[in-house]
Amino acid sequence: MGKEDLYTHTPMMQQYLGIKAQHPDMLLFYRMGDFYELFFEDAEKAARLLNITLTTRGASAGSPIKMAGVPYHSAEQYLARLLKLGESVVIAEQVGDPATSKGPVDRQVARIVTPGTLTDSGLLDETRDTLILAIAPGMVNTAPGNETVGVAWLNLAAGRFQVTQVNTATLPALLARVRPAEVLAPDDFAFDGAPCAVRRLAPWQFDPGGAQTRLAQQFGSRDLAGFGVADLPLAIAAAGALLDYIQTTQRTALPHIQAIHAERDSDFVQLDAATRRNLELTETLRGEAAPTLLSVLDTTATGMGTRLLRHWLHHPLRDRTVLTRRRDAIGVLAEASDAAAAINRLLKSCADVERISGRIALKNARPRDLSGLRDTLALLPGLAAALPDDRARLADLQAALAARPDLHELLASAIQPEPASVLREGGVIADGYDADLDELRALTRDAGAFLLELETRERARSGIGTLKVEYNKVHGFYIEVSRAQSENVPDDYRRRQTLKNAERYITPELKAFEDKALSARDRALAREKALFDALLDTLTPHVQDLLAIAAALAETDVLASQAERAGTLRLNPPEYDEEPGIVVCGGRHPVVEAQVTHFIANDVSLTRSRQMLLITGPNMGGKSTYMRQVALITLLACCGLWVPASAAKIGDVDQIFTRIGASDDLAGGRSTFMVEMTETAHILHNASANSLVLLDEIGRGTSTFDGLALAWAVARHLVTATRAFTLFATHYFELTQLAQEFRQLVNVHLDAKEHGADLVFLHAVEEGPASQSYGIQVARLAGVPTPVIHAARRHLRELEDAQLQPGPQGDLFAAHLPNDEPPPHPALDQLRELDPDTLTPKAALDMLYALKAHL
Ligand SMILES: Nc1ncnc2c1ncn2[C@@H]1O[C@H](COP(=O)(O)OP(=O)(O)OP(=O)(O)O)[C@@H](O)[C@H]1O
Repeated sequence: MGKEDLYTHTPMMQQYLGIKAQHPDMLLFYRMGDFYELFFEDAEKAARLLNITLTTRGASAGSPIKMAGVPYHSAEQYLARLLKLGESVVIAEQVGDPATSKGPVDRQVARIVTPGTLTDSGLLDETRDTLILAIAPGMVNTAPGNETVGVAWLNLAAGRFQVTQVNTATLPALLARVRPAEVLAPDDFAFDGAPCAVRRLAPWQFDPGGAQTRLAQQFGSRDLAGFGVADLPLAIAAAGALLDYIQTTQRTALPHIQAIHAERDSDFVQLDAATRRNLELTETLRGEAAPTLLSVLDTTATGMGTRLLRHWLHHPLRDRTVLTRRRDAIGVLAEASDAAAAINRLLKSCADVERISGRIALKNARPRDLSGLRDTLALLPGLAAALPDDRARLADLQAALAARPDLHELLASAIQPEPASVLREGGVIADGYDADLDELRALTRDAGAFLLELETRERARSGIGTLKVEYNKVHGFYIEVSRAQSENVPDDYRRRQTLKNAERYITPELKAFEDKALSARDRALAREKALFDALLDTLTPHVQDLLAIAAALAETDVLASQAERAGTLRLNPPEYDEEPGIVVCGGRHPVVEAQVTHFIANDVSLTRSRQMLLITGPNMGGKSTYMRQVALITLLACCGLWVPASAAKIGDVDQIFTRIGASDDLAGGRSTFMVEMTETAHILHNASANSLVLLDEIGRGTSTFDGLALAWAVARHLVTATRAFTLFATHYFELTQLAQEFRQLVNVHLDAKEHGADLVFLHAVEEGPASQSYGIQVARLAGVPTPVIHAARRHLRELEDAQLQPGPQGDLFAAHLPNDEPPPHPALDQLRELDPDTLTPKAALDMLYALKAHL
């Protein structure tokens, strides 16, 4: 809107439009009395999203103004809904005094709430971290899809700031791992996989030069040399843009953000987005919170514990030292089950110290944050004493939970035992903390006694027995006398108000008292506010210590809860092996186990000499369950957690891949088969000999022979080239013959038994290929009509007879699949025969030329 247009608006609308112009892509909540009002397009959008009434009002610039409003006192619930929908909201409050202002009351932006920068307890989900992430693209002119991008993400509530650089191809995997609530990206950068609202910023905001300075300034350091990010210029650019955005929206210092950590992919067992989803770690495929691995394992007592456990499950590690310490700590606590139970009980009374600390740093802590912190600090000595000393991880936690008597005493003396929930009304600062406040409070408290005494005195003086001294909000204090008695009031009574049957008066003495009492109340409230702010200032330098306590509380919570789970769910400590491989005895699927009456445990052995298991068996036989349980046991071991197995030995695993189930990506314009092949391609390109790969029914999305041929080629490639540890479930019996060709490929199967008309699934994994598929029996169980079943049986017999003519089942496959592997390259033969130890440098060089000549 141009300037000329602006002047045609009313002064209030000019003010509104002035603020709105600075935040064009956020909703503006514009405070008017007891409401936040939204205007124009904002009003239409809010009416649609919140289902509130859209009205029009007067006119500005010649046309009616669309508006919608939400009551000020219930604004939080509307904010929560808007943020969930990915909207950001700018809140403009009245800062001037309506009584004295000429023109519209002065208004200013008081806060900006965005999905990724929330810190309010009322708006945050206590069970998951709220993160904001920024992406800085790399140089232009690099091949599309193969560009390096810088990524930074921040947990504002905890002050944790992380960065990394990744290839654009792995960006979706990173986004699936971090799960930000809001993403910042330059407006000219296209990317996939954002699970949330994306806010577009101008590309210059990602300038690396400015970022260096801004970050160093924030951390109070000369440069960023100490943070190990020197080789990550794009990550720094992303971090700079992110910090700038936070500073703009928070409008306050960020003293708890003091460092930045570079993350390296090699620290983690990598999971791509599809694998994370397929394994239903923290969300079911339908997007529900249960039943999932997290829902089965989470008996933590605090939100901090749940959040940490969720984080661990999404960040399996490769550092065996960390894993061993976690695993062993769970062991010590499982032995001391009474201690673990006592710790869980104590933790149940703990407040969310992490988020409270963040709010102290951001100066938006509420009174009950501080009383909660005080009560939690009081519990620390008991918690530390309850922790068994293992001279390892638990000892560290014990030390980290060291009492802070200084902070506890400060809070105990400053905050009322049960403070009011909001500071506005007072009743927060404890009596005896501040002499001025005590005096002001005494003045208001003593008012009752004084008024009674005044009433008695005035009754005696005037001789009017029914005279009353009273107070109301509008008129303040007054003496009320009935109309009939009003003739007899003393001369110094001044009339304040006339009612139908009574007169109300004020006296100089009562007026003086009123001034004192009312101003005492206002002054007491102002004093409380000042004291509370000062208290936050005093606590701010301790925020880092408090965050360390919060981290220790969270980990203690997770470890103690896992000790309990170990007993209840019959979990056992995994063993970490130097040799690559996955060997599990009596493994179970923790989520399926909770849903069936009797779960059959199964072993698995994947080693260098037994690298791929080809799993056959009837539908419903348990193939998917078996494969998933192997992945979950491996993942849990890589989180340092105990596993649902009687024993498990896990070697170093760099990545877990799954290609399970069929899902259309209609929105992305890809068919079921296309999704299947894209995921397969991704696995074949990225898996290594240390990866765990689960493939379920590869090739079933296309015609039988195409599917079979593809499955055959994928299996061979995985065995010979990738050499990943692979579980390969298939209904193509022809594939079972691969075991004759490759020693390291082994057939296993699940079985079913027919009992009369019934089909009983045995769910036990046995060596060797399956003998029957029972597809038609399963269809009958599923309720397919009998005539259809009979027809299918007949047709099956015909097909089998036809196949038997030229030879056994396997020959069908061989007949249609000529071995189309290219003949070995002559350079390979030459290389095979070569003994490098006997070569002179000259001969080696000649050989290199000779080899190259073959290309
Ligand atoms: N080890 C087990 N013990 C007990 N019940 C099991 C076990 N494994 C699987 N089940 C039960 O069998 C059901 C089917 O298992 P699953 O989905 O793994 O079969 P499937 O062989 O993959 O079937 P399909 O080939 O049709 O996909 C599970 O939902 C579960 O109820």
